[in-house]
Amino acid sequence: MRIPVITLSGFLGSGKTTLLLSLLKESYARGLKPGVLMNELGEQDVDGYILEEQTGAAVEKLLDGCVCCSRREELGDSLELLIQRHPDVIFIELTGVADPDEIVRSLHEPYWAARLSSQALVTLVDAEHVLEYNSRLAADKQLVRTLRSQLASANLIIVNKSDLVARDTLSRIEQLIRKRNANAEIEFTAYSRIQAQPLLDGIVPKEAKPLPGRAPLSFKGGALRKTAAGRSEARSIDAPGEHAASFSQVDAVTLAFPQGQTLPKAVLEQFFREWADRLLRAKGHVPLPGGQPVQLVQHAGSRTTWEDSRYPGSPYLVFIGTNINGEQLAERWSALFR
Ligand SMILES: Nc1nc2c(ncn2[C@@H]2O[C@H](COP(=O)(O)OP(=O)(O)OP(=O)(O)O)[C@@H](O)[C@H]2O)c(=O)[nH]1
Repeated sequence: MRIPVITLSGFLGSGKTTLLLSLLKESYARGLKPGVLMNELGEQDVDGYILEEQTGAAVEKLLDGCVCCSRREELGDSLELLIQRHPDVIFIELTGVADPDEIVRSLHEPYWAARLSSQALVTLVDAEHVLEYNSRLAADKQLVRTLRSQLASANLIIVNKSDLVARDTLSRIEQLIRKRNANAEIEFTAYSRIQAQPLLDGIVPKEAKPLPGRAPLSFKGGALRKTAAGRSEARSIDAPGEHAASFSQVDAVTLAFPQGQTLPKAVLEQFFREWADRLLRAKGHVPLPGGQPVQLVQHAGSRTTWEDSRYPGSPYLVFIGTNINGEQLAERWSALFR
């Protein structure tokens, strides 16, 4: 039996990991054994750690690049490792700047199509920033194409962070989405809270008797592309050179803390404001002064949130932005500790 795959895409900070957490919890509640492939732009595995800590799920990680372009050749190895664990369902969380259409194309190559089936491609949209991002990111033509593809290829689009915007903004976002995708189901959510039912419908634990035929997805979205890209049955995933990069001006930089150093929250938040015109996303584990608990810091769009973390490793911050001057960033970072 082929393993259903649910792919989660959407720009940086839109709520993919938040959705994945609830889908994993729902999967366990249904007695399913999920497998997770997590792709991160930075070298540090912030989201994988959160998933493992909160759900105990075994996560296959592809770090420091995008599985749709620079890390494309490793996609096959990661899928193979996941399949060997015989999961009932596989979730793939893409980076915020990945083109999900490339992944779906790979899944339809004969070798993978015999083992895996695309259950759904879900794209999340950050309601607070999506309209602004459209103009802010316009200079990065590859990224603009990627963001359009995230909308066009989805069969479920979740407009998340609806709690942060007015109703008329949601209507404008809906119009924007409909220009790119006439058929996908659109849901408006806060904290990615959707009815998991339609997504997980028809997926049963391997030990359980299979249902008589897979129940159809109950959202209306257009079917995922069914065409197989290649003819060979051999395992193949195209080399990265055959695909344009899905972005050109976005960089992820890992900033380490000097040994034993801490940072007050206010200082880090001021640092984010200083870089506001280039910063898109930051996340990491931060030691505070005065022996307070280490904090998981999340900066998405223009908001920063903090929560206690039990992260035992060396603290760091992943800084993701456009047109970053690495030397200048490193210099400003060091200055925080002088
Ligand atoms: N106010 C508000 N915050 C949210 C909502 N959904 C997620 N967040 C917060 O936004 C931040 C980013 O959420 P994630 O789920 O990590 O987003 P992501 O798409 O996985 O982020 P990347 O993987 O880094 O691209 C976290 O601090 C979340 O708690 C929402 O609906 N409303």
